[in-house]
Amino acid sequence: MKIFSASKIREADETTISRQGITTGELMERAGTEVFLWLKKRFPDKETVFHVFCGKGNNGGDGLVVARLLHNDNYKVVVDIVEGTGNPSEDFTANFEKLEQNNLACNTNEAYEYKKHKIIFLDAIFGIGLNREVGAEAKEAIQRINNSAVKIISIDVPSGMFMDRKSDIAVHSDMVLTFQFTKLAFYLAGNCNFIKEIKILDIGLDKDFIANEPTQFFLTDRTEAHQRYRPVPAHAHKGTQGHALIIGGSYGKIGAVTLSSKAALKSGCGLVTAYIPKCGYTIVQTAFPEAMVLTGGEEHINTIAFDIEPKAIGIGMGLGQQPETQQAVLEFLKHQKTPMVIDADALNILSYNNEWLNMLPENTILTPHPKELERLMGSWEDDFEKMEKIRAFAKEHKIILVAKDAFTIVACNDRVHINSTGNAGLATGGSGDVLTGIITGLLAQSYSPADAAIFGVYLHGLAADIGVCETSKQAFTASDIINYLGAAYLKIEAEKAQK
Ligand SMILES: NC(=O)C1=CN([C@@H]2O[C@H](COP(=O)(O)OP(=O)(O)OC[C@H]3O[C@@H](n4cnc5c(N)ncnc54)[C@H](OP(=O)(O)O)[C@@H]3O)[C@@H](O)[C@H]2O)[C@@H](O)CC1
Ligand SMILES: Nc1ncnc2c1ncn2[C@@H]1O[C@H](COP(=O)(O)OP(=O)(O)O)[C@@H](O)[C@H]1O
Ligand SMILES: [K+]
Repeated sequence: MKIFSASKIREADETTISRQGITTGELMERAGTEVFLWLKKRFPDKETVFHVFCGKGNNGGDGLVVARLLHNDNYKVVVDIVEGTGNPSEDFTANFEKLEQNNLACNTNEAYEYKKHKIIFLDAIFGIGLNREVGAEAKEAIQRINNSAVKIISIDVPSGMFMDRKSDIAVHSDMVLTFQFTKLAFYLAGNCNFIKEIKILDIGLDKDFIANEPTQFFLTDRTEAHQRYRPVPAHAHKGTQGHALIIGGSYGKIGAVTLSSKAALKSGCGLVTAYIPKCGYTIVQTAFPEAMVLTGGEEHINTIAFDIEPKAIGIGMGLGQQPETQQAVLEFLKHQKTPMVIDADALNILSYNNEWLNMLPENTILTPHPKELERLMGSWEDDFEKMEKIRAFAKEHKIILVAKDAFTIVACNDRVHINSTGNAGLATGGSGDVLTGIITGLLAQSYSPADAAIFGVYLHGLAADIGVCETSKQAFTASDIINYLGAAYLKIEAEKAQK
């Protein structure tokens, strides 16, 4: 799904208004109606009290439409217009007048019975139009909302959240009902406390505009994943499904390479060879009989040489950073032409030898976690700068950068893809090793590097989303990601069949 900036969203509005021959007020009515219908379905109990907090811009206008529709549908509605939220917009004013005509008064300070489970706070103070720091009065309203113990639903965006810079204070939403497009700011690490869940409401913006307008930001949702997924051909055999080579491991860290190798095989490739130091030989052969094993070095890898011809290579998991290993890795990378995923210690070795980055074959995939990312490209001031640096780094070195996080970012070909799957169950040792294995396995199956990275990250998160429902987040382990890969593939198959 495309992600547009606030100014592009305004353009989408204008195009829709002109092509569909409607007014801005009619578009607002449509947006408010979608919110109303969603609320009515989710909260059918007419004893539910909706307390709506409105600013005076168009986000507040949406809030007023929703308030009126709920009121006319016999819900109990309380409306507060928050001062210090700018000059009233035309459509806000029009809807404010309609509210009066419908006998719904605002700012009545009316005490209502506090029944925790029946009160919903609707946050419509600011939307995508926030253009300066929040002033005292709006801040007070935001704090009041946040200090309540009730369910908070934001219209379009959590009020106070900037779309293009760091936000200090914003509503902590349980649910954001956002219009037509998701927003980039929703996925940034610094905003993680402001949103629990996102629901995108279709408000019928112009389809041609959405299809044709370029953007550099995408959400890897179901549709994007399905487009990249490649089923196993009926006449496949192990030779056509690709051979993955996983290089890593050192004394005490053979598990990392075992996990990676298993994940590569379970992602669907035909053959897997693990290249490890000798101390891991029995471990890998026993724990993972499907793998072939090659060795170099005793307790750590000191040379990388083999006479097989893998279709893809994953390197770095549990590798260690002994001087001999560092030398072996650099020598190895110098001569590589095979599609490759570079992770963990191989990334650290590269970050001490930055000039080597330019020697990597084009579209090599790098999979740093936040600390490794910082070692590679330096630190950042905030998430927006981080995003720009990631994009510039991938472009400069002609690589694919998989910046792992709660919402992992894949930067390639000057585009940024934000993943939508995964959960905190993945915050467990070894889950990154599994990801590298999956992406290497997909590369071996002839996925393009961009598709392998984007789809691999999605698949990894999906396996975790399915898995934690059965294991809990606490008890979920990296091995469970591998165990649930099959369920993730089956889910994708089933979804595709439904369409
Ligand atoms: N396609 C769609 O998505 C559709 C979107 N729609 C809705 O429109 C929303 C965008 O509306 P918007 O442009 O009026 O801006 P909004 O978010 O209400 O806030 C800006 C207002 O607050 C003010 N203001 C700003 N910063 C401030 C501050 N720090 N402190 C105080 N005031 C501040 C600013 O006033 P000013 O700068 O003029 O003083 C302005 O009046 C969008 O999120 C969605 O809900 C639907 O109705 C239709 C379809
Ligand atoms: N809270 C979270 N939500 C979603 N994904 C997460 C979360 N925490 C971690 N992950 C994912 O788990 C993986 C962790 O990778 P990494 O830190 O390299 O682990 P390890 O080094 O232990 O293998 C990444 O793919 C990351 O995106
Ligand atoms: K809002």
